[in-house]
Amino acid sequence: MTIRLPEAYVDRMRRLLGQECDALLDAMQAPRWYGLRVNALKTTPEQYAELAREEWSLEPIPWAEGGYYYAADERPAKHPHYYTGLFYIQEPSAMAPGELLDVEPGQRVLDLCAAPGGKSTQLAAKLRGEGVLVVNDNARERTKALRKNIERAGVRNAIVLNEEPAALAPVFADYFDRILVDAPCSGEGMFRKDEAAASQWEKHSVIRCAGLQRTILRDAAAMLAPGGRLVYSTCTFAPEENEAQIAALLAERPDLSILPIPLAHGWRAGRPDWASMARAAAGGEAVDAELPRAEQATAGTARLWPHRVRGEGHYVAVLVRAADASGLTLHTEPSSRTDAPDPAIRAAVAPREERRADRARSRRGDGKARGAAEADPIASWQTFARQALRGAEHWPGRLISQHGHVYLQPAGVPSLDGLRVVRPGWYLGEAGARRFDPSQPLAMGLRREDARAVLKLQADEEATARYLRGETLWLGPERLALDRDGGDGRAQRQVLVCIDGFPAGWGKWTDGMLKNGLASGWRWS
Ligand SMILES: C[S@@+](CC[C@H](N)C(=O)[O-])C[C@H]1O[C@@H](n2cnc3c(N)ncnc32)[C@H](O)[C@@H]1O
Repeated sequence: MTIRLPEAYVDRMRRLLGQECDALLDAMQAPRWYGLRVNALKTTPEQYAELAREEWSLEPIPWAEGGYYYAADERPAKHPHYYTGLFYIQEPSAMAPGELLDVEPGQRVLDLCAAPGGKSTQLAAKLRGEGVLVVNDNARERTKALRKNIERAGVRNAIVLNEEPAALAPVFADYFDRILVDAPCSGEGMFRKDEAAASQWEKHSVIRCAGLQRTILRDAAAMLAPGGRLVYSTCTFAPEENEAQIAALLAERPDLSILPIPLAHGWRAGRPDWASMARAAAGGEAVDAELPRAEQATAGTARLWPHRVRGEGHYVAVLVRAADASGLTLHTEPSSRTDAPDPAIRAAVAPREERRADRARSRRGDGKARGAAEADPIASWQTFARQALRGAEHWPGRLISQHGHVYLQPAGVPSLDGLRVVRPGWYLGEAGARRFDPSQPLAMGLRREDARAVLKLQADEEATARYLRGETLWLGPERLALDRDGGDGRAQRQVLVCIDGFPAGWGKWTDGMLKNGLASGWRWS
């Protein structure tokens, strides 16, 4: 199938690339590349490659830790391992920005334009559950997929927000050690992956995107701590959205500088000359005397061209902020708890199934009975955790509750009061009148050994497909692994269902019957 490329785009690429443009246009009609990234929060690339040896033809992507190419006719997103969050399907070039951000455990990290969360899950894996990950997207609808991807990946230390960067900047001023701005863009690098990108190109005009990127980048820079690192990326070729953006920011912020990206794997240098051309075309002389010098510095940024790498088109720039006397600030605040509702959650955009459960309860009129339990939802969680889990009392962070829902928020987060909060932390579950209902995100964030009662399934058996479809199962006690040291019989019947050793959800097992606890939005459809 031939992809119809917009004429104005082809003309511009011819002007910029000259003879090389033919190679680009040919590549645009060639098959695209497929990639998945193994989730280091759950397994190692080596372990997964071994587990999946029979399933996929995995070949390492040279620039991404745990990144693999797979073949076009393979369908990893249909496999039970996908449902257990063992990997994320991610376009190979899109793995580059997350690698270049150089995230280390314990840091404060922001993914500012995060939905649907491909790069967020990559950054989360690099944090190894330590530190703070704030993921944000201003499109409310898109934060649903973002939240779910974060939760499926088993991320315990993330906060999901739905805000404009300008609203975040005063709350998180100078706060983050690492910031990723994977900006909304005109998408020229994705034309062969996503046909709609080519047909919508006019709509996402370069000029409109450039204006948006300018304000997003300014706000992002205001949140970067001294000594911190900011990665800017797009999946487009237009210089106005790439080198010109970086040059404008550098001219405005002398405390920022470019960290040159080593050119390997076919990556090419950024094009300062194109930034100057774009400026000249837009209005002639530099308003800011710093601008031409800043443009020259963009030679240290990188372009990934589809005719030179095994991936789609991307642009990446790495910026560092000059360190002050104290340099990078890493925060390791002690865990604490609070029973008071966090004002942050008042503004929460609760997921649909939770809102539905709240409404159903108030219709049933069990608010009164529930009120008694809700007097201390955190105590209710703690009772559950003692009975059903191992070591939960040592998890770092701050327990917070709202309307009976309990969350674990990473330590050291400023008040989120007034912000649109999708998740104020790891969602643990809901305290009801008689018991605590553990959540699906809790199951996904556990390791098998965290649970006192586990039910074991294998990816290739029929029972697994039936569990993922939400059906009731009949399985003998030989499938259970129970910890007899603690908890009463009741807690032991609440089982963590694991597929090939990796949590997939909850269930209630009684005398050979497993009542399926897989949340509705998490089933195999
Ligand atoms: C290129 S996509 C991000 C892809 C994502 N980083 C990933 O790897 O899955 C750009 C995102 O920016 C979001 N966006 C657009 N304008 C924004 C703004 N002003 N503030 C924050 N996010 C914005 C869009 O909704 C979109 O989800």
